[in-house]
Amino acid sequence: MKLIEAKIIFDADDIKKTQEEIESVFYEFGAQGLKIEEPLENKNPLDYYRDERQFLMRDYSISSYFPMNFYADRKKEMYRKAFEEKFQDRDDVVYSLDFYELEEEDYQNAWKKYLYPEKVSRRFVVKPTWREYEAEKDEVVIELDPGRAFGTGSHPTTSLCLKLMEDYVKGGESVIDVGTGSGILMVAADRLEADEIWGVDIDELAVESTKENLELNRVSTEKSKVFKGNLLEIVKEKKFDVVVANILADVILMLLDDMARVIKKDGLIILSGIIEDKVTEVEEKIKSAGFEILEVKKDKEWRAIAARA
Ligand SMILES: C[S@@+](CC[C@H](N)C(=O)[O-])C[C@H]1O[C@@H](n2cnc3c(N)ncnc32)[C@H](O)[C@@H]1O
Repeated sequence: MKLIEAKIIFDADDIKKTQEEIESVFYEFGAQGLKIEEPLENKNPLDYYRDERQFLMRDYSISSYFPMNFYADRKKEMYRKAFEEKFQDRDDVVYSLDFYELEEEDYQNAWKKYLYPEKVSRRFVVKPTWREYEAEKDEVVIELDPGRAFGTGSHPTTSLCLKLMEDYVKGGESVIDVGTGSGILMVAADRLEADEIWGVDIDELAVESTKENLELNRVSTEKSKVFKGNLLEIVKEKKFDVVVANILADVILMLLDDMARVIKKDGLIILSGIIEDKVTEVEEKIKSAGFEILEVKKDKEWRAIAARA
């Protein structure tokens, strides 16, 4: 199969900030394994001989990859629109977005080599399907075939969610995962003995990937359901004991009132994907939506919050 590389080449007044903004857009659409290239700051002529390509590079670039399939054109359009909305009225950023076709083999072999089972929380170990792993007592293994939708467990936003779920999900709950990506948090909910597990995602690829990963991890189809769409479209009357959502802060801010609508009395929300600059705004919104904050967990620049209805 072929893959498409979506490559943004950019220049900006504040490179670091723009880099983060571009990463956020890719990340919001479920991208993982971004390739970031930066020109050398101080060009030592010796570097020319070490790496000619890097030495000659003048621009910053960030690439993300997705499969070339039925949805590829839609995905390209989504990226074009998202970057246009982000940067069209800005004088401090210039960018170009291009798409390149690659053979998946080249890409697969390049990144598969570096993926190993990884212990991402106190109990959860995420294991790529092609590796062997013998679980220690008390460890819970989640098997994934990464590369299609976001959620391998190694991203801080996912591992923060898994850590909070491990601490707060006791078993027997109904859980909804908003922005399920690879379905990793749904599998985790199953391993924590939740009784009923729903997942929603606006991306068709994520829904497909979740279904595959639920099957791979033998999560019963009687207790799990996955839907394409957002919370408002999918959940009309039903209420849940737990809502988990690892999505960007701006999306969380939009969804919080809806979360309050679908949560049972004394239910729990676990929110991740919140960049540190946005945490105060999200905390305020959590409180005004009627929740009490129980805990804020940190990993690098990311924050995750557990709150009670
Ligand atoms: C960062 S990924 C999280 C994946 C996985 N839950 C994890 O924790 O690793 C965010 C996911 O949210 C989805 N998403 C973004 N906005 C959404 C919305 N309004 N409603 C539902 N899903 C959304 C994206 O398609 C993407 O798959």
